[in-house]
Amino acid sequence: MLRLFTYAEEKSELQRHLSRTVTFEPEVREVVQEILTNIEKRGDKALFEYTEKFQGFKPGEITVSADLIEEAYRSADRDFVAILEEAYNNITAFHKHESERSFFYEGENRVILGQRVTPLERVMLYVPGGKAAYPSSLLMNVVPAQVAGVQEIFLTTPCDSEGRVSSHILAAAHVAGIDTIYKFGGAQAVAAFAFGTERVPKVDKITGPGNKYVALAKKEVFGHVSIDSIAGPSEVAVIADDSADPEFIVLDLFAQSEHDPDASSVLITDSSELAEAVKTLATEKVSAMQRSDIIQQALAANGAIVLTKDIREACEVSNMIAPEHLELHVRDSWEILPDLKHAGAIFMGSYSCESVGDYFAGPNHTLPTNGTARFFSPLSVRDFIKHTSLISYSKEQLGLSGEKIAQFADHENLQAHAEAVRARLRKLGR
Ligand SMILES: NC(=O)c1ccc[n+]([C@@H]2O[C@H](COP(=O)([O-])OP(=O)(O)OC[C@H]3O[C@@H](n4cnc5c(N)ncnc54)[C@H](O)[C@@H]3O)[C@@H](O)[C@H]2O)c1
Ligand SMILES: N[C@H](CO)Cc1c[nH]c[nH+]1
Ligand SMILES: [Zn+2]
Repeated sequence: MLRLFTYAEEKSELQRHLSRTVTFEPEVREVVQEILTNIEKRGDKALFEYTEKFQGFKPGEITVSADLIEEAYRSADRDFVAILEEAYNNITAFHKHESERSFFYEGENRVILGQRVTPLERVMLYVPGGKAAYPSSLLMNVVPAQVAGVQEIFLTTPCDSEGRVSSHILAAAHVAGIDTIYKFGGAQAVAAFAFGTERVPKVDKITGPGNKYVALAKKEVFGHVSIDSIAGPSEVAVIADDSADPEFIVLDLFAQSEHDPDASSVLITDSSELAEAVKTLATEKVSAMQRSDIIQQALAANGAIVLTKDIREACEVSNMIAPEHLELHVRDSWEILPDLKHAGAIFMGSYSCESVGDYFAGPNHTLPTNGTARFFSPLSVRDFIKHTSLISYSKEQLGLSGEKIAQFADHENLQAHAEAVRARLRKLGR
């Protein structure tokens, strides 16, 4: 189930085995393209057909009402509500550190230059809900949008064939102050909010994680709307030395594999004893897991144990993968941190397991996948703001700099640009 690779001898085979592109498989591209085209052309009609096809739900009511959300919150298990509230507070506390302020400064001659920070107006937050319901992803999406000050937040998640949304999602929505939830999932939901339909508003940005259909749809609508990143099927890489506990590692690999057969979980170690122990224990334990089928499919297709000559080489392998999550189970995780260049989130030491970040610590769990941690960042408050430059020039300063500006325009052969300045210079008697 978990294949062992010796890095020095099997480097290119390992690269092939773990390769994850942002365009996914040709069949996925074809399906997503067809969905996007249809929704853009046929609006609600196509949206409702796809919702019936993929969720088994024939839309009547397309949103969950505020009353139902409140009712789900009231009847939810009180301990779970308390956990949701604590997680919401932790996530909020972390994201407040990400806030950005406008800045203005005054130069000579009363020139004021600056950058104004304003929230986006209208966003759609995607909460996955195919193979599992994700109240945690609801909190992770909503909090940064709220901290940024976004006024119109639309949230969507796939409902079941009866039109019901998981009561845990509804309870989380209430905790986060959300009072409407759309019931659409998949590429069709992304397309509907990117293009707008008769009953679904067009938004400025779509954020949130999802499976390969959702992730690819977001990539394809980029430009019609903004997106956060390619946050597709989950990934974890674990770097471990001989001090690591094999059981912790097996469960952490299972934890990400249980999300999706497309998830990827990789152990990178310089200890052949640990590699063997993890391989054996994973095989022993997997059949007892509730999501055994999904875990086995994910580990066979996208899992690996990689044996390296030392921990420095293990860091190289991790940098090559650029995983969504990276766990460090080594004697001193802070010592190797400088060698790690690309990862969505890094978990320091064997008691910082990924589940801590998935649910509770505070940093966002919506993270770049498919190697895009090389250049994308975790979902953050920065995703929900934009910057506008501000220039306030005085007559005096234009009088001093105007001829240089006009000459710059002359060198670009843009006469009107130059004349716009020279007309003002004439008025100033220069
Ligand atoms: N990267 C991150 O930050 C992050 C965070 C949380 C979850 N995740 C990932 O989110 C994903 C959740 O996936 P999910 O499937 O449970 O829920 P989902 O909501 O992402 O996708 C479900 C929808 O996918 C569409 N779909 C399924 N099969 C299809 C097919 N054959 N053709 C066309 N459309 C199809 C359907 O419309 C369905 O409603 C997992 O891959 C998980 O690993 C990622
Ligand atoms: N591991 C997921 C991100 O890849 C986030 C998550 C939500 N719930 C459990 N896990
Ligand atoms: Zn997870």
